[in-house]
Amino acid sequence: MFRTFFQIGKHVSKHEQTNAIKMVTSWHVSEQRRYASDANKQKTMEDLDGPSLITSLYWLFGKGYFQTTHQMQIEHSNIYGPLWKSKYGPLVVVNVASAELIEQVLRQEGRHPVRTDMPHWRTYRQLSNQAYGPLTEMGAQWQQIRSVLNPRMLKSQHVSAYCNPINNVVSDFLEKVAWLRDTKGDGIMVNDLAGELYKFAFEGICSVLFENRMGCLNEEVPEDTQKFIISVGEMFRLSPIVILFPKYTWPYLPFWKHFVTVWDHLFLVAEQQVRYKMEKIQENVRKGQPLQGEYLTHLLVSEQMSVTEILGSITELLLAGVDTTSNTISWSLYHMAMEPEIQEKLFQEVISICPGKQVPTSDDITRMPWLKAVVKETLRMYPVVPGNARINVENEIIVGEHLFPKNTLFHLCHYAVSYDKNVFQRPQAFLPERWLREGRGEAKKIQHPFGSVPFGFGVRACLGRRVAELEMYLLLSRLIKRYEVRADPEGTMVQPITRTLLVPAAPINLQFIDRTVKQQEDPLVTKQVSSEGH
Ligand code: HEM
Repeated sequence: MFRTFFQIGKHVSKHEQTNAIKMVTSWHVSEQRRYASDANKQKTMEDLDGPSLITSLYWLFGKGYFQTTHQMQIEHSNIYGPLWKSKYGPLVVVNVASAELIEQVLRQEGRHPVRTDMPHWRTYRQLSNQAYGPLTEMGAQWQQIRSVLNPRMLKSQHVSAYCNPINNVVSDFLEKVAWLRDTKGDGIMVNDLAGELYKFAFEGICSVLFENRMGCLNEEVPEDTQKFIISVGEMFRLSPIVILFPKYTWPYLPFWKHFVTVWDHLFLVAEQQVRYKMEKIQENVRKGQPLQGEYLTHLLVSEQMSVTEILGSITELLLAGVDTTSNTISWSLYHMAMEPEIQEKLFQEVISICPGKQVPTSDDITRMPWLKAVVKETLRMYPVVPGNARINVENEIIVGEHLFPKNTLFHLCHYAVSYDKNVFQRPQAFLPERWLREGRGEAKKIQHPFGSVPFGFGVRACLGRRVAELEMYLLLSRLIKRYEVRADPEGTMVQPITRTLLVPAAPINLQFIDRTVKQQEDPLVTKQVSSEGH
């Protein structure tokens, strides 16, 4: 029914579409209820199957799924079907593992969608008198924050202005790759690519927010920034552990103090930047110089938020900007190293749009469909957020055949759906062509629009999406233009683990062959010959 509506909807405005969706949704709820009361068998949450708390703990710690909860989504949906209930510590969770049912939850998310109430993240802010940002705020205050933050993060004319600062960071990253290869990688290898890309991503998001260079791509990384990157990882690693325990036990947990310390450091680094920028602005005002500039200056000058509120938001933007883009780029390169024909197609696309020394702009990127397809396919196979969530705070809702009370916590099993063969043919294969308009006819037919939604959905969707895409597109296009990436001949398959976000379980090491010297001398061949000579 929704599909038919959207086909007709091509000719109506977005506002009309939204109203119509609301009408259709409420019609759906009342129709189902009428049917249910006729038959006197409305199913509720009580009728849902699923593992008990003990069984869940056994899966997590006995069977060892604690770091592979994304894989557990698949196992559990095979056992219980696309909708089941489970207990995670003190939380009761309704798991949703089909594209259709995920669509139903998201379309009924209300005006101020709530992801989860994030008590552990919010408690830190209460304890330290810090403000909530877009990730942690809720209700009308959340909407207010987004209305201030959205325009310069999501509107294309503003985002394309970030192309130059990001390209500068990409240039430095390419130099860093050359340096790493030459000094630490036998002239060919870059070890622990994800670790290097964390630094790129942090530098990239800082260039957008502050237009400041943090020195992450120097040979020696400043201690504070390195500590920030480690703190992001630690915070994500500890979050699912803390949340397993009831709130009153947190101060007594051995790792709670560490959790608080890493948050302290995240806020500290953001605060240094905010203070520095405020001084700069005051200096410019004193000198009568114009006050325009990057994101943070705009926030401070527009005075729509207090300095504490700006600090809360900047901290959350920084921490959301590190592990997300970096890991996606790592997986893309990892697959292209294993599948040279996919890489070659990207190389040909890039040099056809940007020949010679031309550096891609955001306009050029719009003419690189293969590049975008590679990133989409990477995010299907490695969704950075493998399981998202929603709480229906406004109304009770019907999902599938079940009626759920207000405030039910839904866990959206995006990873499981990404590998559902009813949605994606050959789900284990890396096939960027499935995202092209003229892509594989049959495969496209079954693809559901909610089969892969890596940046989330609706008004609560990712705030950094446009910046993240720009970073990934610029880095991948320029890296593949300069280097041919090859798999480590001694490497093994790298699997993902879940640490709140999906990350590689082991370092990704790849060979980088400089294309400019490749024609004259292939270092791989030279290396083999010389080692054979020994
Ligand atoms: C590959 C890169 C990224 C992916 C796949 C990604 C994915 C996501 C997802 C799935 C959500 C939840 C959306 C929802 O609940 O519907 C989200 C939220 C968010 N993301 Fe990203 N993200 C990425 C990069 C970034 C970057 C670079 C930033 C910062 C500039 C960022 C900032 C945020 C923020 C602030 C939120 C919370 C939005 C809100 O609750 O209102 N993300 N992201």
